[in-house]
Amino acid sequence: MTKQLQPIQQLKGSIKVPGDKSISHRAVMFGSIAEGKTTVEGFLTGEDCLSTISCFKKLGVSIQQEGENVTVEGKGLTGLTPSSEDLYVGNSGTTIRLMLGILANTPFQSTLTGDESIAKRPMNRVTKPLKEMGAAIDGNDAGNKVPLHIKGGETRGIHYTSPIASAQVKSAIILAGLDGEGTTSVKEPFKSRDHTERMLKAFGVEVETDELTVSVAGGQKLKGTHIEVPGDISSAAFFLVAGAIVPNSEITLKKVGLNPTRTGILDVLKNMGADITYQNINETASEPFGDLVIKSSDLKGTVIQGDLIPRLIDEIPIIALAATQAEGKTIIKDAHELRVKETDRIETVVNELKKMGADIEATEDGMIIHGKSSLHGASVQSYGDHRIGMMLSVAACIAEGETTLTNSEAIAVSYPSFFEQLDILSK
Ligand SMILES: O=C(O)C1=C[C@@H](OP(=O)(O)O)[C@@H](O)[C@H](O)C1
Ligand SMILES: C=C(OP(=O)(O)O)C(=O)O
Repeated sequence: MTKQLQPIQQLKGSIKVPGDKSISHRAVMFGSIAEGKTTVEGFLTGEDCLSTISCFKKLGVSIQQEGENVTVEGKGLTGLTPSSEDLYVGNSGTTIRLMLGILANTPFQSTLTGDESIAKRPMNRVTKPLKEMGAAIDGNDAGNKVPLHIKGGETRGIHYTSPIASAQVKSAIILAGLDGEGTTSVKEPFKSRDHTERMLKAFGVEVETDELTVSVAGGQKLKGTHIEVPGDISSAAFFLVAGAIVPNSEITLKKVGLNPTRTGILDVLKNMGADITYQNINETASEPFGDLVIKSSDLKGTVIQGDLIPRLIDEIPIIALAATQAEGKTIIKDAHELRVKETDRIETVVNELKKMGADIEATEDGMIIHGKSSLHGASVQSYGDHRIGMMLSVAACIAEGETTLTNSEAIAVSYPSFFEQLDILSK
């Protein structure tokens, strides 16, 4: 699909961004391996989370989804049944990596596949430790790429030091450890998002966390529960930046998840001079949330690196756009992980923003941006990456002239109502 996008004078009003993608995936997965019923409210109906529902249905779980309400009839940790078809994860890295951890506990063979983007993404970060735990896994590129075949059943705990800060790696290993023999622990170089730890506790599992290490004892059971999903801060990020850079704007974003392992974008925008205020701070059973109000303001360049990176990894494309509108230089480093997301997000961000007139260059592990640049409309593409598509749509709001965005349909992966909500705010 191709979209013609026009500049926007101002953005005003209030919206509720859709449910958090990471939390929605986990609610369905943990509900599937719990005993008893799990109900989910505020579920993200984006394509990635629908892929998770479809895979767990194929594994014999009864799941009813009506819009943002989902009911899962849990089968217990060892109650999943073999699928007669391949488990197709679409575009979703979280689905395939966490599901591999769960399937390490099932004594039958499963085959996992995905779309063209998934076919390029590395899986050995998960398959290597899962093999050490006793799962039999093979696939393309010696088990690094889909299609992957996994047969599990008898896992034993490991103490794993992960070379990367990745919640997908941490979660896969912890999930595999739940039915394993002994204790399993994962240590990371920096703290990644902790939704798995928080939600497992809500399902009655004992999880120990100590700074950079998470551990679980094997042989624990999950008990079905109710999960309320807050709004996704990674989706809110597009409107936080839009509100900051489109002149005369004021946007209220309601019930946005404010888990500290995800709020790096708020720290960075504030540091750049953004005008953001918090209201109605509250908590679900396991996650904090609140309303965010953003008004347009002048921005200045900043440096983003180190332990901040995992706290805003998915927001770097939209932060790069904010940096093009900031006075001075912005440096983003230690973000090598961007090269193995839905696209190589260092290349795709730099290529497309350059076409619109940005002064931006790629580095090995990040980018350097000089602001402030006047952007102009251009013919750009998402490369099938939802976050690139949304970043370019926000860029089009401040560009002079018309922008043509191809492959805009990719946005439905995480934010099906994105253009509708942009329309509401621009009226
Ligand atoms: O665990 C999760 O839900 C996610 C973890 C992150 O990936 P990594 O674990 O690869 O850093 C993030 O980029 C992804 O969008 C969602
Ligand atoms: C990287 C992302 O997701 P995943 O790894 O689940 O495909 C994302 O949503 O930006």
